[in-house]
Amino acid sequence: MTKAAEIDIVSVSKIYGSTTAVHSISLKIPSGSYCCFLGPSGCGKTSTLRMIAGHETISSGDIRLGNTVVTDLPPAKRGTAMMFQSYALFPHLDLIDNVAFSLKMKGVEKEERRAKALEMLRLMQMEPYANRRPAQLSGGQQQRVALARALITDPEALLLDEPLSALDPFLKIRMRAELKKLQKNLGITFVHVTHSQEEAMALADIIVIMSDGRIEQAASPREVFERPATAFVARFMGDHNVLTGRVISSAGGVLTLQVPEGQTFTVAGEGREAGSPIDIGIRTDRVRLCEPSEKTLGFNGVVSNVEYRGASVKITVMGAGSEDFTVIATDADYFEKPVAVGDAVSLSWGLEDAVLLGAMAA
Ligand SMILES: Nc1ncnc2c1ncn2[C@@H]1O[C@H](COP(=O)(O)OP(=O)(O)OP(=O)(O)O)[C@@H](O)[C@H]1O
Repeated sequence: MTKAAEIDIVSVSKIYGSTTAVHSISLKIPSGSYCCFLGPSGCGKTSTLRMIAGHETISSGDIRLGNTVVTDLPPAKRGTAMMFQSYALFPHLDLIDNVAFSLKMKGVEKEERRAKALEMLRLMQMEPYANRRPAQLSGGQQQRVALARALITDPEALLLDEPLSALDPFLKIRMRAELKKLQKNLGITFVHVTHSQEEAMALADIIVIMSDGRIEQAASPREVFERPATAFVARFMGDHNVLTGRVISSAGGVLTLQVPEGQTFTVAGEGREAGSPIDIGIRTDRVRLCEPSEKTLGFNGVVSNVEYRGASVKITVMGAGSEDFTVIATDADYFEKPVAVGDAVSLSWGLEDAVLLGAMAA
């Protein structure tokens, strides 16, 4: 079970009546990778997954799996398998019959399908429970059975719709590690839909961030974190502050911009005309608090909130047109020079800690 397929999504749209849920998206998911679709509710993640699976028709565009165009193929003929959020196990069947179900539908002999089901249950460490029914299992165990049932067809790609959402927080983290290990061991392509930034960062080789039926960015977790492509990504991932301003000048690969309240900033970038609007993202963990008199790359503001988090402290600052500019300080840095609500502070960061957001981001 080592075959893996590249998934090529070419100008795919999904239209339900008058709602366009997916707007002509294109994406290549490399074979054998772990891909997470991430985005707020209603952004089109599930519709995209269901179109890959064949559970939803494609309004326009094509999907290729390996060398095969699967656009018009039924789910069972695509080489994909889907694991549903609710696991969709049959309550009246034992685990062997649950797992063997799709082989039964294909007309595989009883002995052969039961042997294969047992093998899949063994892979998921569920063989000792083979004769139980789903209701006699914990949530994590049910999930393993659902995985065994999806994997029994030897898919080239496994599609997972919010697979961890039914689990409690502790189990979620454990099953997350198991999913990743399973994907690496099997070597097949996994496509996983989630609401959780943390889950996507922990699991994915490639994160696809969607908003309003479009792909905002598709990149490795590190690239998404270090170079968010758009203001939406920077805000949604939560590790960056977004400041909006206007370009004053551009010289030598450095843009100078002005934000509301008259303060100026610089950011690496070029090709923007004076006067054009601009968004920049500044990493929350790279902003330092300093004396208001220091000459800094940053701005002056007033502390509006301080939250202690143990290893770090979250400080919220108002200024430069932002009501909630976030600074994440290590506990050591913070307690060396604590600040309180109402204090005037000066914020500073390095040129490399600010990224240009939007279509012009290099
Ligand atoms: N069967 C349908 N009929 C009409 N509209 C639909 C249908 N399914 C989804 N939509 C709409 O399409 C859009 C995208 O839905 P989709 O389920 O793909 O989003 P999602 O990102 O997976 O959301 P969630 O995280 O809440 O599951 C939404 O506006 C939704 O209301």
